[in-house]
Amino acid sequence: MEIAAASTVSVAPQLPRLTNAFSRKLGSVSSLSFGSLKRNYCVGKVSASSSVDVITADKISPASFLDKRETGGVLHFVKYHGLGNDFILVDNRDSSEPKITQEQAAKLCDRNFGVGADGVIFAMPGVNGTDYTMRIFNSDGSEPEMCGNGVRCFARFIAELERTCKGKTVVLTALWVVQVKVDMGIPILKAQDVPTKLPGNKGEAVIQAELVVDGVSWNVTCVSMGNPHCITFEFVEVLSRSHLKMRVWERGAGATLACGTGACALVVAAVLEGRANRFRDTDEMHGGSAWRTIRDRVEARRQPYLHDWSCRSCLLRISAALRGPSRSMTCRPSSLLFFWDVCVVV
Ligand SMILES: N[C@@H](CCC[C@H](N)C(=O)O)C(=O)O
Repeated sequence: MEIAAASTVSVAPQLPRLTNAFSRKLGSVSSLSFGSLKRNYCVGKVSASSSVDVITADKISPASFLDKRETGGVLHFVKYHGLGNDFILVDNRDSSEPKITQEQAAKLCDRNFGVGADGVIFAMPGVNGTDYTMRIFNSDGSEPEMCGNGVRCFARFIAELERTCKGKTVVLTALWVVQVKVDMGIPILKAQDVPTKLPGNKGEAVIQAELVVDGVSWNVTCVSMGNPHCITFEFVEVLSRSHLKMRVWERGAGATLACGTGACALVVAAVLEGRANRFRDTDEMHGGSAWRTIRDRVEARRQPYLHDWSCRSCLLRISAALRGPSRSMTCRPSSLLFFWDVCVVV
């Protein structure tokens, strides 16, 4: 079997239009920064014994798979991941309706009967002056408002589509690696805007509030990074005031290997609860790639509930994020930044 950086899958020829379809304004792609772009091209050929031959970029055009266009009920897609939070990316720039339905997305995301992913992301035409918009369906087909790792993969995908990436070609492993940094905007704390039905207990914010579920009492802080998060430190390991580890259970996707908005929300909660410092040192912004070994990733997938990882990068701008009055996605000096490597799985 040959595996390339993109694949095709048959879909029903005529797709029903979504009734709740609307474009999500992301801010123009120019508001997304591409930090130290590094391209590692290769394509794996997997034989029956699963050995992998690496073909360098000199022998295959990295963008060639993106030249394919849908014909006759075939959907072309690319698989990207950020820290193991994986997505099926679809070039949907020629239509304001997603090329597949939410039900089809759920089938594609099935790890045994489909391609397998935490969600499907569509690169859509821009609206209201933006260059592009992104829509995403979770692996259960529901549609969230925002996705941190998804936005990073989306930015990388757009860069590939537009062929704007310039970088050195290095063959490393069966992955393309690039660091993509996104501006996550200002956290939303006002209870009704998160939204949560829990009443504000620190002004309008819900911080260390009691939440009773099935008779069990939890201590929670509610933070929105565009999508809502409920943080309880029963699921978080505070290694130091600058280093947290978390487990995540995502609405619509279950246990995932990483969650960008979740990591940012965690840091906000940790600072608000007095468990982590506000950081000012931006030098560290370029530090730290969260590489997992293949074995680690396989192990994490086997025991998804046991995995945890650091969200150190998110910690660095938290002081500014909490001080800033603006909620604009593009207000970088007072916003939270989330970055790490994004990989294209081949
Ligand atoms: N993993 C994402 C979040 C995806 C959306 C989430 N499942 C939801 O329903 O809000 C991230 O990296 O932020």
